[in-house]
Amino acid sequence: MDKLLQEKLKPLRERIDAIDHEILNLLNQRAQAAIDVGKVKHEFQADGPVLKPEREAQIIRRLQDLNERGVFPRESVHAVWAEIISACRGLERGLTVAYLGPKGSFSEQAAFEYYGHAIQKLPCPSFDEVFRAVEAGQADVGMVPVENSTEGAVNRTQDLLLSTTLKVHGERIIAIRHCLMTQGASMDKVKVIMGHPQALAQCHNWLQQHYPNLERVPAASNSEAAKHAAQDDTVAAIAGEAAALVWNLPIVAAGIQDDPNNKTRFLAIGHLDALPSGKDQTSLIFAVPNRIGAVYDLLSPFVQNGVSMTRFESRPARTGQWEYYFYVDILGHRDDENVAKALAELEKKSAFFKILGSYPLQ
Ligand SMILES: O=C(O)C(=O)C[C@]1(C(=O)O)C=C[C@@H](O)C=C1
Repeated sequence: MDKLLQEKLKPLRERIDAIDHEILNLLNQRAQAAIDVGKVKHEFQADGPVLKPEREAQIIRRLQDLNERGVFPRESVHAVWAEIISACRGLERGLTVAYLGPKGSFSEQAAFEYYGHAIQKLPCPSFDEVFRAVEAGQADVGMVPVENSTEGAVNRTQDLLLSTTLKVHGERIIAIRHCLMTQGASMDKVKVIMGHPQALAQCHNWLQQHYPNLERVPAASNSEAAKHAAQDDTVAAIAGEAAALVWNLPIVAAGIQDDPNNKTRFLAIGHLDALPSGKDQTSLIFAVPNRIGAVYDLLSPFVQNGVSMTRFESRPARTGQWEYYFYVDILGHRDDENVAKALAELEKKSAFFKILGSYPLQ
């Protein structure tokens, strides 16, 4: 039986080996082409950014379209080429990415999915530190969560986006699956459940149902909570599977978020602007004068110029006068004619106006 199986597998595996050999040869040719691109870029703009978000998005989209009827999964086209491009980009110049750590965090996962693994990692203790590291040039780019499908806006990121000089050049939306983890996979000694406040909120109903009497303690990040749990058997943590692996913690319960489709959207931030890729969106913040009908007036340029809004959120301006900042996403690139016209009109009417960036849609 085993012999027959081996006999049948042998030619198939030989075929896979030959294909892998061909893929490897092609990857080396691609890497050499990227090195040549890097040299040309350096000739024209010695300090210019190597990262070209619009080009990366176009490459992956084109391949996904070409693969419409292929058996290779669509999402894997993204995963594989994100890594190929990451490795090629790394040969041109290294890219340091700041994000909320420690290792194993969802921010790290988003950074890997967007920039690939061929990066220098800079895990930071807070969102403020991520912005600061990129602003100061300690990191080239950063990855920060901006909204969650269950909990809404990530307030600290929203506040930091308001005042930063950095721009948004990309997004990554990832499924968030929270797990409860503790030493020995036993809740017997556990006195507190730790997690990032957003994670505790996203698992609120489950925690109420299963552990209503255990104290919930906020941590700077889920991964930080997992680190505590790894050092103290009276602590259980809420974090992702990646954190369980990193801190070697057994999972007591998986997928405990109240919404099974829980997702978080991350923004890629840095000093660069993404050029139009063909399928883009623009994020902006504005404030209106405090009078009746002001918001309605402000939005009319979008309607008149046929610009679709995909997100509209308000945050108090903290002036104590019921004034708000509006965080808006629209479809299109700021260089598109209709978008440019709408934005120019909106800017004229706003008390505050800031374009965070135009960037490829995921
Ligand atoms: O086309 C470029 O500008 C490249 O540098 C090549 C490449 C790639 O590997 O395809 C690498 C990095 C850029 O972000 C975009 C694409």
